[in-house]
This record gives sequence, structure tokens and C-alpha cells, in this order.
Amino acid sequence: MNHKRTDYLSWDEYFMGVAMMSGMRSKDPNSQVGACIVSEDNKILSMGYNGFPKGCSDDEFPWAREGDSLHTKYFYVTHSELNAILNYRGGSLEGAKLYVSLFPCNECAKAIIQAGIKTIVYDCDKYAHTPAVIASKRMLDAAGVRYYKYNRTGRKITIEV
Ligand SMILES: Nc1ccn([C@H]2C[C@H](O)[C@@H](COP(=O)(O)O)O2)c(=O)n1
Ligand SMILES: [Zn+2]
Repeated sequence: MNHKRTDYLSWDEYFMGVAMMSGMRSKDPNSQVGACIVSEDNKILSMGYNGFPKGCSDDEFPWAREGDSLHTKYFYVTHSELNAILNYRGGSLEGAKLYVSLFPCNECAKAIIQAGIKTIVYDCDKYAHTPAVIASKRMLDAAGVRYYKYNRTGRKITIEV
């Protein structure tokens, strides 16, 4: 039995799997988003998930979606993509690929473009109808950032930890 395995993970399964697992660190009760940034030669450079900035307690800042804007999460949460960009300490992300479980918003699109990321692979696009995502796609298109939907393979990855 000296043949190589054939059921190994594809690059897309591997990196989207890492992005999704990163999202499992999120304390957001509604949407757990994960991101994984990869070099052109398929090396993982950084990861992130949505959460409050350092020093802003998960137990004190609000997780609500509705109500007075100062009492909802939206003013305070750092998105997974921005965290992944900011977590990178190695220099340039020029030409990198971003795997993300939810399509980037307009604010993350600006950071993605300015960081030099050239490709986005996303899983869910549940906010496609919102101005934030419409504006995001407009900027990504103008800047020549390619994006495509991850093609789910249906493979179940079980890890006992
Ligand atoms: N591309 C995105 C979009 C959203 N997020 C974060 C921001 C919030 O924590 C959550 C969305 O909450 P919802 O309105 O679905 O309750 O996801 C992100 O990290 N990346
Ligand atoms: Zn965002």
C-alpha cells in the first residue's frame, strides 16, 4: 500500500475550512464569520474572526442587533476580514487571496483593496441586497479584485479535540 492518498483536502477546502474554523472563535450570537489570508503560493499568512477590539470586553459590550445604535454591536465589532488583515505582521499582502465565510462589506472592501489582496473566495452572500455589499462589489470591481463563490463539496470534516 504505497500509493498516495486521493481523498486529501483540496486547497479551497483546506483554506475555507480554516476560515470557517476561525469563525468558530467568534462570540457573536448571530453571525460567526471567519477569514483566512493566503499567499500566491498557498501559504497561510493570517486569520481572523469577528469580535470586539482588544480591551473591549465580550461581556460588557453589546451583542444586540437592534435598538439604539450605541447599544448594538455594529459600532464596536471588528469584522473578520479586517482582523485578518490587521493580524498580519509579515509585511505586504500584495497579491494575496482572502477566504471568508461571508461576503465582505464596504468597509472591509476598502481595506482589502488597499492591502493589495487580489482575490476573494467567499462562502455565504446573505447580505447581497444591502447597500454595504452592493457598494463593496462596486469598489472591488473598479479596483480589479476578483471574487468568486466557494463551491461547497459537501465533505464533512470532523475533528475530535
Ligand atoms: N463580511 C462580514 C460581515 C459581517 N461581519 C460581522 C459583523 C457582525 O459581527 C456580524 C454580522 O452580524 P449580523 O448582522 O448578521 O447579526 O458579522 C464580518 O465579520 N464580516
Ligand atoms: Zn466588513
